[in-house]
Amino acid sequence: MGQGASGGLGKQGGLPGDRKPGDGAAGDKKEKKFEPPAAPSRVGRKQRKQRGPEAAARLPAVAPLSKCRLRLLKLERVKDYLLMEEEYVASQERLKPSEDKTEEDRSKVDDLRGTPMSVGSLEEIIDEAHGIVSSSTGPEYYVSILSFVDKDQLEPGCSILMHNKVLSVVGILQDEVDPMVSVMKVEKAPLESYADIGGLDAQIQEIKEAVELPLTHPELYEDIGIRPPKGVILYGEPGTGKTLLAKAVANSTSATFLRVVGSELIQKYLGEGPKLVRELFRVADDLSPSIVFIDEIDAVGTKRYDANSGGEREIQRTMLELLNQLDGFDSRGDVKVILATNRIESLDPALLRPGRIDRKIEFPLPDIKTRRRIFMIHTAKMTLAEDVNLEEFVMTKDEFSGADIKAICTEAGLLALRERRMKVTHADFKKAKEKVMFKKKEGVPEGLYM
Ligand SMILES: Nc1ncnc2c1ncn2[C@@H]1O[C@H](COP(=O)(O)OP(=O)(O)OP(=O)(O)O)[C@@H](O)[C@H]1O
Repeated sequence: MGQGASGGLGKQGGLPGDRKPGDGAAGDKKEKKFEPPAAPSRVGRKQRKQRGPEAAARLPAVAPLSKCRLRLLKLERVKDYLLMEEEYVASQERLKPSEDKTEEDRSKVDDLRGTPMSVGSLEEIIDEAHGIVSSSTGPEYYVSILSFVDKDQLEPGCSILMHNKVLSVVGILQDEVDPMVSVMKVEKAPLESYADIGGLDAQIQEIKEAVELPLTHPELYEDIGIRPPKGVILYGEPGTGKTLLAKAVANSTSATFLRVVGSELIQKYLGEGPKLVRELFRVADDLSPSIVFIDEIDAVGTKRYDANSGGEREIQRTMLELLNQLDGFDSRGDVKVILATNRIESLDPALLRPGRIDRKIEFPLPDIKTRRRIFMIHTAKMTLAEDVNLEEFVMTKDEFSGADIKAICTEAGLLALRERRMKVTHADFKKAKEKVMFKKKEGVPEGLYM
């Protein structure tokens, strides 16, 4: 409260009624301090006038009206001030719950982000908050785009994260997490060659005819008037050289080798399987001549009688897209497909229908001759002690795959290395064989034998 707010009368003793309303404050500037009015009196102005000046002098001091007005003014200011204070406190109170609300919203957003989502592709932006997305879990959807999604990064064709329950876009998949990057391995002409393969002569011959020759000499097929196959399917026990042969073909044709694993196509990015398949064939076309190698094709192409769960439907859609792509490309082109599986009996016959992948090449476990050859290949660069007798392992009754033989040789070499020996002994091979056979019985995947 400023001093100007308080004040007394300009003329002591002047009649209170002399003043016009409102001029109290202006006229009281000289007064430094506000004097509280004296004890209330029941004697009014009329009475005092009636009794005359003497009587008025005898009456107890009555606060002049202007003083009362001043006091009222002052109190009004105090009231204003208090109201202001109150408003301020109330506004702070209002702010507090709003912070809580933000927190609540944030946790709701986190909840949304945390629940299982599918990946889709933004087809069209309708407005700031709505768009059309195609999701591989179903048809196209009209969805809302939640407010926290960065609209600047949204553009038709970009990959988005979609919340399945509320059908809303809740995030954008950045380029650096492009699903294809982690699913597809691209090798421009792999290093493996036919010389690295022990045995498998018939298989090499077949794959040369079905894949290599159409890529290197397509005119031969035209001259004879036949269409080359679109690709082949290699089947047989794990570690029997299917991937090795596929790489050797790519090497001898200097084709780009695109490798994807069937299980990764459907597991890595939920709902992305069909898109990944499309992308795979698009990249294969861009980098042609190329060989598309799909390992563990049974993960995608297993025959199914019903697809009740979302996961099964997803597999079916991926499979349908694969069939679509296989039907879509020309067998005379320079993209060839090699599928591989350990469980050909479980494959959907639709995949192996004529015009798709109708050439089957079986990979048996190596016979004695092939084992010998594989042992020779994998020990060729090792320094062996004089006592090493590989025939003992070649002739053993245990069942070995090519991958097992490779693992035995590598393990024997590691044992010698551990003891700082320059030569690998027969005992190293024996120990290595036991270890590999033990792990195989335990069901350890071949890549983890060491
Ligand atoms: N016939 C073979 N000659 C030489 N090495 C072989 C042979 N078969 C397998 N190997 C060795 O085993 C390794 C694994 O084999 P590969 O990956 O080709 O088997 P796969 O049949 O594709 O197995 P999976 O079905 O588990 O994918 C090869 O890198 C190679 O070193």
